[in-house]
Amino acid sequence: MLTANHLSHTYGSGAGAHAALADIDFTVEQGELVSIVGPSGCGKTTLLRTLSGLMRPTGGSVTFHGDEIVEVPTGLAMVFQDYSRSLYPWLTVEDNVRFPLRRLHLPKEELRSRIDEALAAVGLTGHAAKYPGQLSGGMQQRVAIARALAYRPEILLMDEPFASIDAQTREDLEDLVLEVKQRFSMTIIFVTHDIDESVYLADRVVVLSKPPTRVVTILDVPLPGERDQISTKELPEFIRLRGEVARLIRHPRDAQEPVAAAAG
Ligand SMILES: Nc1ncnc2c1ncn2[C@@H]1O[C@H](COP(=O)(O)OP(=O)(O)OP(=O)(O)O)[C@@H](O)[C@H]1O
Repeated sequence: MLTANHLSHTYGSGAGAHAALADIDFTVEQGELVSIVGPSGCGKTTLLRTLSGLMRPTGGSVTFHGDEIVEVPTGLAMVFQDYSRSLYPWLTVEDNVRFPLRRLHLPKEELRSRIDEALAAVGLTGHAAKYPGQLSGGMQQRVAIARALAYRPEILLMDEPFASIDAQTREDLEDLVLEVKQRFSMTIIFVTHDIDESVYLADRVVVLSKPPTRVVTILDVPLPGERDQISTKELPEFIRLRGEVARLIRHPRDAQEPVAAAAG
């Protein structure tokens, strides 16, 4: 569905050039949740921006259904870490969710039902008329998720969306992501620096090296589809995977196999 082909990106040029991404190859298939982890500053945000079409890579390409991405495709939505900057503070919750839907020119009734359904899915039905400033951080990030859901993207890109949210709310939001993935058969790319989160949410984990960044390996996550914050994290397989991701981030040369270029 979405493929990075020899994707590279260098900021600046000459003596001041910084090779953020060296050579990235992977494919995300329909209905998968792929998490992306790596050491701090390895270029996760740069990767997500190039995958989304927000930024053109300096080398290689990204294809979506086989077509090269040159701008943000209609079927793609993003949720950013900084919810306070991604929501419009002067619009109500409902109007924030409505805003990107203008692009779709939907009939009035469908617009209404999409907004209602998205707000219900994130548990914010009773808060539609409030403004972002009247909500907690976790609730604001729910609004950003509702906005993406109402848009019904084919693929959702999430850039460390829960990094600045307290641990308990974060777990609730992780479960919300799993629930909406299931319910809307959504394809999701989830960037995080949290190893537990990367394993808990994913069908596959892409582990990146430090810059110039490459894919160290792509791990399958053979955990049960139904996940639970306590029992899933107690499973020996979860503990093994968590350890493996942590080791590969620290010691990328321990990767068992050469980088897998395609989906598992
Ligand atoms: N606009 C820019 N100009 C120059 N260098 C940049 C620019 N944006 C990012 N970089 C550099 O590219 C590298 C990768 O940055 P990026 O933000 O993509 O990493 P990250 O993995 O998301 O970081 P973090 O782990 O801190 O969230 C960093 O060294 C950063 O300083």
